[in-house]
Amino acid sequence: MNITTDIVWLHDNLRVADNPLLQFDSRPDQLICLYVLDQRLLDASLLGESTPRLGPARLRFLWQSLMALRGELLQLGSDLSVRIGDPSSIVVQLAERYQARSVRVASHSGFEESQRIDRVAEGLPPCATLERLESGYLFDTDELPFELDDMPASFSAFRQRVEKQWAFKEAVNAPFTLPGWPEDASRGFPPLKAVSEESAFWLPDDRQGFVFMGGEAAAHQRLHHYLWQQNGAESYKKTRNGLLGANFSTRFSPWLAHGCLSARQVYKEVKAWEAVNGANESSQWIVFELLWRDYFHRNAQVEGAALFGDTTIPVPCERFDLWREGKTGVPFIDAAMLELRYTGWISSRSRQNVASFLVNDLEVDWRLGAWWFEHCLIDYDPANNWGNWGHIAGLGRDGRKDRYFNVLKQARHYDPKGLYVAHWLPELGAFDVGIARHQPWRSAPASFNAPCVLPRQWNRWLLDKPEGAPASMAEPINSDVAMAHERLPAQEARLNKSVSTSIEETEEAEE
Ligand SMILES: Cc1cc2nc3c(=O)[nH]c(=O)nc-3n(C[C@H](O)[C@H](O)[C@H](O)COP(=O)(O)OP(=O)(O)OC[C@H]3O[C@@H](n4cnc5c(N)ncnc54)[C@H](O)[C@@H]3O)c2cc1C
Repeated sequence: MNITTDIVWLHDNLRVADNPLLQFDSRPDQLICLYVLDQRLLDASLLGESTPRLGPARLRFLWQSLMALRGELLQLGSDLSVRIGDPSSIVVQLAERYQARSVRVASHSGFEESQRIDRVAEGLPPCATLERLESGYLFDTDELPFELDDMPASFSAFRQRVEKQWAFKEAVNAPFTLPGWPEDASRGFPPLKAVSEESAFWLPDDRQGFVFMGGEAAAHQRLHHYLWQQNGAESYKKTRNGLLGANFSTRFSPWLAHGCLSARQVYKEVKAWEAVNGANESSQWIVFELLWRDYFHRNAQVEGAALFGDTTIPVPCERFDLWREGKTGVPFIDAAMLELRYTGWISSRSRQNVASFLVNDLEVDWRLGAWWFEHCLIDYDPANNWGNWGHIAGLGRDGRKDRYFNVLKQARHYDPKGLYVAHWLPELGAFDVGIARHQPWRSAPASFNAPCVLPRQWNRWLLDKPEGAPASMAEPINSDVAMAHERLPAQEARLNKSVSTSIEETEEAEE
């Protein structure tokens, strides 16, 4: 009798519940669950030797998620094998070795990742077929009311179309059991320390408002805590632009990005919460954000390699280094960049501001910012990261070019007391609470240098006298000092052309 063996090749779907890869119409006799970490993600990147694409924070979260997944799979009678190398070759070799009937994998919206899957399809032995399933989104491709080639360019049009034909499969529970593991197949995985010492010893900064822990159980704990204990679906719309604390937004992103949680599971739980508490603007807004995620993933599929910009290689420059090190002299930017570096996560509000500042004010190639985010973020995923960066850089499919965020105005609006900036830049705690903390070079010019750039759009929002500074810092202000700061000629030209009213109108990203 022939023994059938299937391989489940996992990547960003590290969960047992609502995972179509683990639901079988025709159950094999044996199953191998495999995760392959692409060695290239650990190698030096364009940003330098010590800046691999997969940074220590995300690698740590990934390893936690894999360890948790192994525990879940063992309980279901299966196991997990984690390997490091070239994913396509390893999958093909395993399929040959076990004369697999099928390799099951979730289709991926990332260009590189789907090419990897294509290579497996081409290399499989004749006995094996590749099954590409969809996993993790709200809408599968065949549930969208349009063909991908006709996908609406803007998010608003995308949302209107899917809202008219709102139907997708419900999240399903984990299987009760899984087929057994082939006796001679290797299992388990290398300790994190052997993969990256830096990651094994990486600890998030104590100042972060929330500690992320990888894995499916931790994801569900957060989902339940946010909805049922924090009642987040009652307040999300009002609090989502917050900067400090654990609960101003859902913080589901790292689990969604690694697939410890699916969008449909979030949706199902929001609906359960609404059944008890009633729907409201906030509960609906959480679903609305999940639609942004679906939009960016479909957008990535349509864009392919173009999502990552043109093929020229951007060169890191001094302004980029100031930005990534949190040394631009603009507290609202520097605080966020320190938070990103030391915790692996920043709020949506901060992401939009630091991205706009890099692209529009510092005039640095947006791809460098996207690379840096890729290295730092725990929740990095290609579609959301590169899609959002392109969006802010004015390269989105909707054709809108003018996504400028006036970071000084934003700082005054979203951090009026300067609590966020003083949290990450303690030297600002010397100022009274208030907007002086956002402009230390105006409030205490003798103690703080002017920022590396001073866009004309800020003029309206600059303090014109020392305010809130302790006596030791408050010196008379030479109002020319800050404004005389050198600007790049190209920026000067652009700023001279820009019309202030249009900037005010277009400052906020589409919501
Ligand atoms: C420059 C830039 C880069 C980004 N890079 C990433 C990334 O690599 N990975 C990532 O998951 N998100 C990314 N985002 C989107 C967004 O900032 C994060 O998803 C969100 O801040 C995560 O926090 P949360 O889970 O508390 O989100 P909430 O506000 O609670 O939203 C719930 C969920 O909706 C989805 N969502 C919300 N906003 C967006 C958005 N703009 N685009 C796509 N999905 C969204 C996320 O899955 C999020 O977890 C980026 C945004 C910008 C501006």
